Amino acid sequence: MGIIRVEQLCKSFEYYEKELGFKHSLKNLLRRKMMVKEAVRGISFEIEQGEMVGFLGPNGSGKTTTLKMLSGILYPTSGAAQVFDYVPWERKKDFKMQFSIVMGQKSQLWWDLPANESLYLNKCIYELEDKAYTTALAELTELLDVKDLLNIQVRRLSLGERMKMELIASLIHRPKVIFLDEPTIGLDLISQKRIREFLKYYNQQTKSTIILTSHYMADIEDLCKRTIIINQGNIVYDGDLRRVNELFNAKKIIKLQFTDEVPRQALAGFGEVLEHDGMNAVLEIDKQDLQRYSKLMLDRFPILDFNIEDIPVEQGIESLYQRDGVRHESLA
Ligand SMILES: Nc1ncnc2c1ncn2[C@@H]1O[C@H](COP(=O)(O)OP(=O)(O)OP(=O)(O)O)[C@@H](O)[C@H]1O
Repeated sequence: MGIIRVEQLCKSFEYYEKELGFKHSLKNLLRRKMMVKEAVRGISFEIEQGEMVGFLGPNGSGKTTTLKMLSGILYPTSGAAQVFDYVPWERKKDFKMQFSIVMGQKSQLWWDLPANESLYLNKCIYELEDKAYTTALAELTELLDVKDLLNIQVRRLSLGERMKMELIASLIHRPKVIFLDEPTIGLDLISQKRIREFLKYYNQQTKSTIILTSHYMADIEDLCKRTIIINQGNIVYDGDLRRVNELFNAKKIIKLQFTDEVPRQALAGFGEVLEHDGMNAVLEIDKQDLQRYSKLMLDRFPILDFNIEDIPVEQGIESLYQRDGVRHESLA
């Protein structure tokens, strides 16, 4: 039986529409229009102990909302979930001692204090014995190579160093289930790689169960065999990441910069022109045509710069489910 079990979980947010302007403000005082956003629409999945699962989806697809429900931060509108044998939103103390959530966009550290102080606070919150705390701290700071930074004010650390401290703060009580919501956001490529190496090692050593959301495909590719893709609050794929890769990699993005103006029509035959302003263009082309078309374009156009990139995750998912008309069932 899975360590995380989710059954038909839904979350809708109710909010009031706010229109701009004085007249509308007065109108809103008398009669407000209630809006409902269905952020998560009946998702179900199970995750086994020790699995590291990638949770992918475009902006606003419901990833953070799901992780917040699994952490007990949000109550669901309907449906069920269990982490270990606990219902997360009952917020039992034993549950809180065994899981952790890391949000790349939010800090749990005190900015004006050295990380050491925030970590000590967590020791007290989690009621850790001195020995357990010093052992975990020594191990984590060694692995993340931040021993010498513990006494520096958090606000003076680089983004990458701060994220390492955030991870230490979240793992100091050795949680068995970890939710990582964009832990590498905004980091440079080297820092992203270091965090990934750490997570891989940590997952293997501790057999912890991890759900990871990221907008960087490299994070998911490197760490997760299994990926769950969510789009508009529905799970549209749950399975082997390689299958998704095949679909994503069928197309590539070419970014072109010209020395002289090139009309849009001249580019149209090579693929879909996503952006164009005469001196710059972005094209999406089939991978099978990449070599032939790249050569043709280099011969034909006054090219100053030429870059080939993978399709960004968000765009790949959207094109899979909208433009290309791939049906959810055929993927899943
Ligand atoms: N408190 C709230 N009130 C109203 N709508 C909300 C609230 N929180 C989230 N939403 C909406 O629910 C949807 C899902 O949001 P969520 O943060 O889960 O998306 P996400 O997949 O994590 O996106 P991102 O990748 O941009 O972080 C979005 O449309 C968002 O605007």
